[in-house]
Amino acid sequence: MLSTIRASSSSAARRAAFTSTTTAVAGRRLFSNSAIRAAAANETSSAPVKKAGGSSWLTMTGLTILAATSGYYLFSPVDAKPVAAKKEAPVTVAAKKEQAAPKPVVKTPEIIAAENKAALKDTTVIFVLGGPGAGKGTQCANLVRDFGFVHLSAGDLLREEQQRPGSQYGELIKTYIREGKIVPMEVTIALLENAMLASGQKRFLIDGFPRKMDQALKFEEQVVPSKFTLYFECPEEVMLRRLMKRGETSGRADDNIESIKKRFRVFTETSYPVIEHYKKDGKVHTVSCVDAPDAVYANVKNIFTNLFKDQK
Ligand SMILES: Nc1ncnc2c1ncn2[C@@H]1O[C@H](COP(=O)(O)OP(=O)(O)OP(=O)(O)O)[C@@H](O)[C@H]1O
Ligand SMILES: O=c1ccn([C@@H]2O[C@H](COP(=O)(O)O)[C@@H](O)[C@H]2O)c(=O)[nH]1
Repeated sequence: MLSTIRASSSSAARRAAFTSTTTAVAGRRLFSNSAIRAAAANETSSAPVKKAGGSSWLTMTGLTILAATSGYYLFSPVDAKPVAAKKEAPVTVAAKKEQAAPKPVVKTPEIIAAENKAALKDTTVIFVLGGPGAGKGTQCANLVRDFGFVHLSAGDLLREEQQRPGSQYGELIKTYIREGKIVPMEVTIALLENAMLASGQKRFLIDGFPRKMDQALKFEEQVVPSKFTLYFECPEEVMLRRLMKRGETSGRADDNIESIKKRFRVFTETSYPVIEHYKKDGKVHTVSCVDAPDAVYANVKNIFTNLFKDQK
């Protein structure tokens, strides 16, 4: 039941979840190159990127089938002579067997999306937000231990996808992370959705996501609405100290002063409005992250005990 997926951890659970996640991403092609390129080009825009495989895909497929099946009538010259009917070849046993065999069902992106949504219908999602280095991952590990949540760090999933041999988004993710920029949401949402499906579990802490308003809206529409947001409040100077210390051993490409400054700016300008949005809806539990980890967790535990006391 307990499960966590963190870059710093090398547990078997994490590896298993990572493998199934990346396999699923590679296999299902939930996002298209053109959508990612469009999203990357529009990175600063809040306009939602047109989803690959929408109605235009269906239209194109329909047109292709129509053209393939009725091509003779569509494209034959109007004055073509009628062709003599060919003599039917005898039907072999093998051909009969093939005809009787069930045909594979071709799933459109719409069908796959609907199936995924149905599979995740009754899940509990809690967004865990806060500035870089506030201590989100540290506290999530406690919640996994005590409340049986699955912890999915969007940053960790992106770093894993970046390192996955053959990933076509590796270079893009690497650049975005180093610059502290927000990776196009199609990539992140697909990674999160696949990890949720692969876990087979029903309660998730989604750590470090959504970082932008359009991501929040898209995730809640495409995957599942969030139950609430746990917001870890922490002053920049405290986060800076923690990140610089972590950078001594983390090996993270963004735990350095240049990247940290950019991450702080993106958090204030782009990610904090997401927290404000949910605050307006009364869906935020705020916890100060300044004190020692155990003291912070005492407050977090209180909130979760009250909310989930009947369903541990
Ligand atoms: N309450 C705390 N007091 C002191 N140090 C802390 C506290 N919480 C976390 N830390 C340390 O600060 C660093 C950042 O913590 P953590 O990785 O949990 O933050 P995060 O919010 O998940 O970071 P990021 O946004 O970069 O993923 C870690 O080295 C962690 O050990
Ligand atoms: O939803 C997300 C989450 C993360 N990123 C990118 O990853 C880094 C690191 O994230 P952490 O949460 O600190 O691990 C972040 O600065 C972004 O570049 C993202 O794009 N989208």
